[in-house]
Amino acid sequence: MFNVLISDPLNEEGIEPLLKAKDIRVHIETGLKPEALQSVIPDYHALLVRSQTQVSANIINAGSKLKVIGRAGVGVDNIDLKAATQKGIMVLNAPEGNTISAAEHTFAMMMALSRNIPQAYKSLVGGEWNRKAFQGAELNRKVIGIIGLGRIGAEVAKRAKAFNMKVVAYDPFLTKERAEKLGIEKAELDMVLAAADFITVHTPLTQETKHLINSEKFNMMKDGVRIINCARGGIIDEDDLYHAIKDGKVAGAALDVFEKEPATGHPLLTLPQVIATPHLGASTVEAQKNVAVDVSEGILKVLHDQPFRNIVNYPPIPSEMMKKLTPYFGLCEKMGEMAIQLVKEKPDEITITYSGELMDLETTPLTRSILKGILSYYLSAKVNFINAAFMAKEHDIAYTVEKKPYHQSFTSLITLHVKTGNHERVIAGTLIEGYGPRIIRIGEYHIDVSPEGHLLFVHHHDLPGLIGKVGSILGEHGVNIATMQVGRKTAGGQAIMMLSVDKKIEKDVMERLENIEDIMSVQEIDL
Ligand SMILES: NC(=O)C1=CN([C@@H]2O[C@H](COP(=O)(O)OP(=O)(O)OC[C@H]3O[C@@H](n4cnc5c(N)ncnc54)[C@H](O)[C@@H]3O)[C@@H](O)[C@H]2O)C=CC1
Ligand SMILES: O=C(O)CCC(=O)C(=O)O
Repeated sequence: MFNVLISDPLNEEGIEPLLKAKDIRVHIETGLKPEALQSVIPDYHALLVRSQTQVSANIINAGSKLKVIGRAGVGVDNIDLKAATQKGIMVLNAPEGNTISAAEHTFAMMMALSRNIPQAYKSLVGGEWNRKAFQGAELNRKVIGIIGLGRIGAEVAKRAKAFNMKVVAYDPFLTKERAEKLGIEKAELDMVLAAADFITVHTPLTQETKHLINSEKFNMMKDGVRIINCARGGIIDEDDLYHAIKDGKVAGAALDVFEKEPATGHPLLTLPQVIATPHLGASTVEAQKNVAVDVSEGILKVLHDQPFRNIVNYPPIPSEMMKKLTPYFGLCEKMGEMAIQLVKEKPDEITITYSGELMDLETTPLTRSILKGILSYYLSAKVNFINAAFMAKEHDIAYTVEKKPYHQSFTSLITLHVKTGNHERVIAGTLIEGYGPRIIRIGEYHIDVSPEGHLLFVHHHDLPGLIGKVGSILGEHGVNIATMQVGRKTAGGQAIMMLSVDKKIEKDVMERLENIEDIMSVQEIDL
């Protein structure tokens, strides 16, 4: 049974997937104070929020059972992502469900701003019939500058084109092809700012976008420009915006979001040129249902160990790519586990080389699986693919990834090189059709071993009778040998044996094996 806490108001129909699941107990309690949330969170496996609940590091660290935090919406700035990543807690969002609502709200705000609708309404209900004070401006043939052309920015662009506006956009990830396809112009930020009559921002709030629009940028704009922010408070410097309006540079601003919310009593709200809504971009029946369904389904999948998408604290991998990677996960984790048992001390440096068909794939998930295999051996703290990279860094384990175009004998090959203060080990593995994961090399020795169960790795001199001695000792202690692989560099030189045995080998048996003359080392590997 999994316990899920919903701590912000969510669309009831949208959370049905959770309510209907037989092994999920849902508790809805909104408006919890931070201390109260911190004291109840240890009981929960999943936390589902909208934007009100501040999921701080304290709350995350108190969530001893917490596996996933779901955000019904796009922005995750109310969740301490770093703390969640460090603890290996997945953060999921629902980025698509409210795109149209946010784009429509942006458009509604731009139109209301250009025609002074809120101001005129206020005046009329206040008993005035003032037609002179509220002359507006058309959108037709005006230039709209869009900063951030992701999901919402692109939908705003489409609507602006329908209004016969010229669309100029800045987004470092916007390609020329995509701009052409949308029928818009791609330009650098300063050029967009200089050209636009209306400027609307649609980026996330990041270190880079914080105060992206400030007094220096206002100075680059046309006189009488109008500003819209339905993305995140803080992208526009609010003090600088206040002064730019007061100075007459900016004709008006439409704001749905503020640096500090609720923004009641904000100085910008005292200006007649400013219209505002209390963060309503996603507040439609449709959007709220969509995001609640998406995030509820995501949480169910995480709890049921099924493939899921929209993980915020993990690089996005397209599902087609994921299908190609999935068969390698087991091999990678086992390679990590094997390597750490062979070196038996903290690695200082790890080098992973992907070759053959893996060369062109996004191998981050495989690297994380290898790191997980290595780190789990020594670290009692939970290591998973969310926090594996962080954990490696925290323990001063440097890792590098290399790609090589092909390997003459295998369609794909993963080579793992682990370096410690005293040892260096290289193991290589592949997937063989019909046989699954195989370890095909340890150091300079070529072998063919399935990475599973109890393995015994013996390094010895290549002399007659040695295999028999090992077999006899194991037999005397009732240890059955399932498979055996031998490898050598030159006849009579050094050699290895890799045995897979049916049970764990006792310490005294290991000692007897180690004492055989001409055996340099014996290592047990449990996979
Ligand atoms: N007011 C509301 O209720 C809502 C607000 N939002 C907010 O709207 C914003 C956009 O959301 P989506 O379009 O879904 O996100 P998205 O991730 O699809 O698009 C964001 C775009 O911003 C671009 N970007 C990032 N840094 C940039 C920079 N320095 N300069 C220019 N472009 C940059 C990215 O390349 C990306 O294309 C987010 O902040 C989100 O939280 C989203 C939904 C509702
Ligand atoms: O949950 C909400 O209403 C806010 C939506 C939002 O800002 C987002 O999805 O980023």
